[in-house]
Amino acid sequence: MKILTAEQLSEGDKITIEKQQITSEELMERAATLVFNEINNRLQGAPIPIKIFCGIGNNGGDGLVIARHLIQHGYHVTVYVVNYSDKRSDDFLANYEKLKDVTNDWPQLIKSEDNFPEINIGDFIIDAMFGIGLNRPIEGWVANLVKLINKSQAFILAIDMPSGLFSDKIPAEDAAVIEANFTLSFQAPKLVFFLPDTMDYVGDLQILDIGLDKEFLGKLQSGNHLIGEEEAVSLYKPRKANSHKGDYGHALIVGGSYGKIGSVLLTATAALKTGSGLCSLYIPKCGYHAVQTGLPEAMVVTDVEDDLLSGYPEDFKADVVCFGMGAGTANKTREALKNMLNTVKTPVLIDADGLNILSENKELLDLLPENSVLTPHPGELKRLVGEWKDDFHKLELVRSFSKKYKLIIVIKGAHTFVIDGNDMYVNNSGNPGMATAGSGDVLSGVITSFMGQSYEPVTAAVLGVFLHGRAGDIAAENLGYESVLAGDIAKNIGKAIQGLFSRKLKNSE
Ligand SMILES: NC(=O)C1=CN([C@@H]2O[C@H](COP(=O)(O)OP(=O)(O)OC[C@H]3O[C@@H](n4cnc5c(N)ncnc54)[C@H](OP(=O)(O)O)[C@@H]3O)[C@@H](O)[C@H]2O)[C@@H](O)CC1
Ligand SMILES: [K+]
Repeated sequence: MKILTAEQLSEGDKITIEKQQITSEELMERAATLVFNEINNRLQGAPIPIKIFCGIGNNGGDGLVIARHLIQHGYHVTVYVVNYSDKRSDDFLANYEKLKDVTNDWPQLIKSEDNFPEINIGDFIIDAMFGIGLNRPIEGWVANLVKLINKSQAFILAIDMPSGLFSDKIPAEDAAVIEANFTLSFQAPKLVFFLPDTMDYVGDLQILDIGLDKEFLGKLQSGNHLIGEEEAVSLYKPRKANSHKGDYGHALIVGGSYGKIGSVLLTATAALKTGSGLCSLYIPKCGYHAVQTGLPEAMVVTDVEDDLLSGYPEDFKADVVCFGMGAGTANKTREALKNMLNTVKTPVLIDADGLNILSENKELLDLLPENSVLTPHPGELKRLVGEWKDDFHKLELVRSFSKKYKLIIVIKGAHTFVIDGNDMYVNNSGNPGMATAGSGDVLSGVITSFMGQSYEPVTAAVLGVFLHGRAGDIAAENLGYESVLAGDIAKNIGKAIQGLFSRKLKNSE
């Protein structure tokens, strides 16, 4: 699904009105009715106090339409008009009039702090103050109203955007922004819904297809994509009946040091669970028995050193190599990475200490084969690209780094981002239970495996990140967030892939 900006959506709005020969009021009715249906499905007529805070633009207009439908269905609704300006939009005014047909309770006007209503913890708040038309921070008494709503601990549903949130920049630290429990947003997700700086404002998210013109949306230049199951299914290639292990790649996992052999074991397990035909490990001698016992399916080659890596088996034939988990950053290990990069000419994956070595020896970046995949967490990323001011700045830095070295960067986080030059893929699977030791080692194994199975590196990264998250979701359903271990994520990769396989089968029927 494309991630769009406020400008793109407003343009889509205009083109849709032209092409479908409808009025903007009809489009508003369509969008807001979808919101009403969602609320009605969940509340099922519950007699809770619903307080709708409407702005005076079209986001407020949506709020008025929602209010009309809720009142018609017998809900207990109070409507407030947050009168931050006298420039009421036409569709707001039209729906303000229509409200008269269904109630004698006129909306209460809020013009200053004096008009603030009481908000109780059991209220259901609908935030329809500002949507994609926000063009400056919320100030004065309106900011105080936003803060009052946030403090109330009432359930807050935001319409289209939490009020105060811009679609293309990060609000200041003390800015007034609605902290929604749930956001129902129109047509396309906005990037701020997924950034660490702003995702907490959004709460749970659902995108409503309001039927904007498909041709316009299809042609829109947006390199930003949200990756959910549908997208992952389209990337996944099921196995052929007539195939053998040689068709699914030989992955070589290079890493580990004394006390950190578990990391490579997790990576190799994940690679095999993702379908690698063969998997070998190149590790220091101290890990030999642990790996041979822990993962009998894998083959092991050891370094001359006991406790760390110092070299690379230059004549080893592998389809893909990944380097770094548990490796440490000793001088000898830096030489090992250098040897590997001087030997391997196809895309590799670098993780963990491999990334730390690269940060300290930037000249090695030039040796990385084009389209290699780096999988930093935020700390590792900072060491690679430098400090950033906010998340948009971070994405800019990573984009230019990706272009400069022709690399694919996987920024790990609550929503993992895959950046390949101008293209950006935001993952939508996973859960907080996956914030656990070794989770990244498993991810490296999944992506490496797909790279070895002849997926394009960027596809391997995008699909790998999605499946890793899905496997974590399946693990969390069974175990609870706190008890998910990295090994549980690896164990559930099969079920996650099965899910894609079944969906693909269903799509083809
Ligand atoms: N596009 C679509 O597909 C569809 C969109 N729909 C809905 O329309 C919504 C967008 O509506 P909108 O354009 O009227 O803007 P909205 O967010 O209501 O803001 C109102 C006005 O507030 C003003 N203003 C801005 N910042 C301010 C501030 N800090 N403090 C004070 N004032 C401020 C600014 O006017 P200004 O004062 O700058 O002239 C602005 O115009 C969208 O989110 C969705 O809910 C659906 O109905 C149908 C399909
Ligand atoms: K809103």
